[in-house]
This record gives sequence, C-alpha cells and structure tokens, in this order.
Amino acid sequence: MVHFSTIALALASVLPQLTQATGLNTAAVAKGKLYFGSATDNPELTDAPYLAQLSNTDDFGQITPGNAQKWDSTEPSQNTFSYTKGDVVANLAAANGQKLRCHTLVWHSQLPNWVSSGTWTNETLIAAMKNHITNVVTHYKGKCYAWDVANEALNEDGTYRNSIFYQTIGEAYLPIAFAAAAAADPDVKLYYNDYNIESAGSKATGAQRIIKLVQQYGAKIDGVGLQAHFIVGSTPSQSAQTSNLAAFAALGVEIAYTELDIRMTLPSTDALLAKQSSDYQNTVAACMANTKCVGITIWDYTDKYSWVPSTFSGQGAALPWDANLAKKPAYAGILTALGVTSGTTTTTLVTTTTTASSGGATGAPLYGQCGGLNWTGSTTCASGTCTYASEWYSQCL
Ligand SMILES: O[C@@H]1[C@@H](O)[C@H](O[C@@H]2CO[C@@H](O[C@@H]3CO[C@@H](O)[C@H](O)[C@H]3O)[C@H](O)[C@H]2O)OC[C@H]1O
Repeated sequence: MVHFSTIALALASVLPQLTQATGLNTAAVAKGKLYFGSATDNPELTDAPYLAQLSNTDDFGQITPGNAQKWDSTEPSQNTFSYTKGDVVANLAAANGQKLRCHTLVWHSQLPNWVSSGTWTNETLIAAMKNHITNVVTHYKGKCYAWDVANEALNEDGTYRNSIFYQTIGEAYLPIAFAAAAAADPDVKLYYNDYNIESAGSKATGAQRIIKLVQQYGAKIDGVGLQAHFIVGSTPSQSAQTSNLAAFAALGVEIAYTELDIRMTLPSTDALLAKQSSDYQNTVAACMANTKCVGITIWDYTDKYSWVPSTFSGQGAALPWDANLAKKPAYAGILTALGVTSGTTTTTLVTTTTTASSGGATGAPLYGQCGGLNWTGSTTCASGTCTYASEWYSQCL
C-alpha cells in the first residue's frame, strides 16, 4: 500500500524542473536584472484572468501604463490635472510589489488639442511644458522607477521631429524637460525613449546626440529606452543589438528595452512563431549580455490586448501569450535567453499507476510547466488504485 502523498512527492522529485517553474521576472532578477515587465492599460484590468497573470510577479516584476500617464490623459485642459487612470496602474503595481515605469511626459502624439493646436511662443510653451512635467512628476513622486521624459523626438534620419515642442522651442526643449523632471523628483530615473534605435544607424546616433545634449546642458539623464517594436524576421540580430547597447552604455547611461513586441503578418504559422521565438531570444540575450541593460518590458503580454492589430493593418500576434492567455513558443525563447533550460524533450504520455491509502480523487487535475509551457494531467481512482497521467507538450525544449 503506497500513500497518496508519497506518490505525489515521488512524481515531483522525478520532474523538479516541471513542478518548480521559473518565470520571466524571477529568471531575469536571478541573472542580475532589475525586472522583466509588461505594459498594461486600464480597460483590460476588468478581465480577471488577464489581471491575475499580469500580477504574477514570477513573470512580471514591473508594469508600465500604456496610455494612462500621457498628456491627453493627465492634463486634458490646461492646468487641470487628472490622475484617476494613472493611479489605478500605480496602485496595482504597489499592491503587487512591482516596479512602475512611468510613461510619458513630452511626446508629439496623444497630446490634447490645447497643446498641439495652441498658439505658442517660446516662453509660453516652455512654461506650459514645465508646469505639466512638474505637476505630473510631483504627483507620482516616489512611485516610479523611471520616467520616459521625452518620447520619439527624432525622425528616422536622426534629425529632430518637427513637433510643436521642436518648432516652438528648438532642441532646448529636451534639456529643459529633463531638468524640470529632475527638480520635481530627484530620485527617479530619467529616460529618453524611442523606436528604431535598437541597432546602429542615423537614428541611434541621433539618440546619442540627445543624451550628450542633455548632459552638456547640465541636466540629469539616466537612461535610454529602446522601444523595440520589431517585426518577425526583420528584428536586428543579437550582435547588432549588442554593439548598439555598448555604444549607449559608453555614454554613461543605463538602458532598458521598454516596449518590446515582435509582430507578424497574419495569420500566424508554426514557422512564424518559431522565428518570433528566436527573435525574442536574441533580443533578450543582447540585454542579458550588457550589465547596463537593466530590464525588459513587453508592450502588454497577450495578443488579446496588443496595440498592433489596430495600428498595423493585417499584422498582429506580437506577444509571448496568445489571445487565450496561453504561452507561445516566444515565452520559451525568452526563458532560454534568461538562462532557464529544461531538459525534457518527451512527447510521451506518462502514466503512473499506484495504490493510494488515503486522499486522491478521480479527476483531480495536475498542473505543471515545462520550459515555460503548461502541461496538464489527470488522476483516476478506482477501488483504492489511483492512476496519474500527465501529457507533456511536444514543444517542451
Ligand atoms: O484611440 C486611441 C488609441 O489609438 C490609443 O492607442 C495607443 C497608442 O499608443 C500606444 O503606445 C505607444 C506605442 O508605441 C510607442 O510609439 C509609444 O511610446 C507608446 O506610447 C498604446 O499601446 C495604444 O493603446 O489608445 C488610446 C485611444 O483613445
């Protein structure tokens, strides 16, 4: 007669890597990073299964509000501030014990009309911008790990984007913005954030110019955010990203991947998902290889709430979890880059039959993870004999 719990323990000891899952954040922190995180947005927080996974600190040690802290949300009319939505995300991060990346203060997009279509002079726009930064940063003082102070100030060729800020103030708006943010919260990390600066080129050089400009002005700049909105098959190679990270690190700033997603032309196929997994793996590996790269944030975690399909027609499936919140091969690719390997390659249905003296119930589910992928099993008991069956996914790496 074998005790039920003895069998359960035996099963666990035979398969330790399956029963003790290591998530993305746990693995990243174990390797010296500050976090692995996800963006989120207020409407999806009413989705309980979504929220439960977002709050799982084994996978996510950091969250970023995707929209709630943008200018049109926080100061919809001049000098009238609204923090309701942003506070929901900030409070969630605090309740979960997750870091908060705050996003974003000065950006040409998602501006309220009073800013984008206002009649400005150099002096009045500087005053309005400083007032915005001071209010918002003060409100979130002590709650943010970092602020994306300026977002997307560059054209693809590395010249300045002709935003209302650049048109009216010139490049000085950048150091002025960083100085205002530092004055409001001296302890928060201050970042310049942009896309298509993840490998060397005119735009990455432009971002380096901005970092030097802010430094020469005497203002504080702590980091550069590489958005990393990539396309499957066109993602910069690991070596291209590695050398680019070194160029930024040489300026004395830290680096974060702030909005990582890797989209594909739909429908997704096994081949595209496999390539997406290796693209994710290469990107995360590049960050892992540079001590100045502090963390990685994916731009939401599930295809259910990705911004991609509504922004890039015909494209999607960009995230490591599918729309049913099931992990895709990309999850295992990221884990591999984070140094987590699982030795199991079996596709066999494993069945263990034994006799239980107590406990055990027909249908009792078994759950586990293998290389980041879920596996499930079942228990069948009859006449004091229980059969444990678990079927492992063939993708198990
Ligand atoms: O209708 C709008 C809707 O268009 C808006 O979509 C958001 C647009 O911004 C997305 O985040 C940006 C993506 O990449 C970088 O360029 C930026 O740094 C990010 O801020 C966000 O995910 C979308 O949800 O949302 C509000 C709706 O009213």
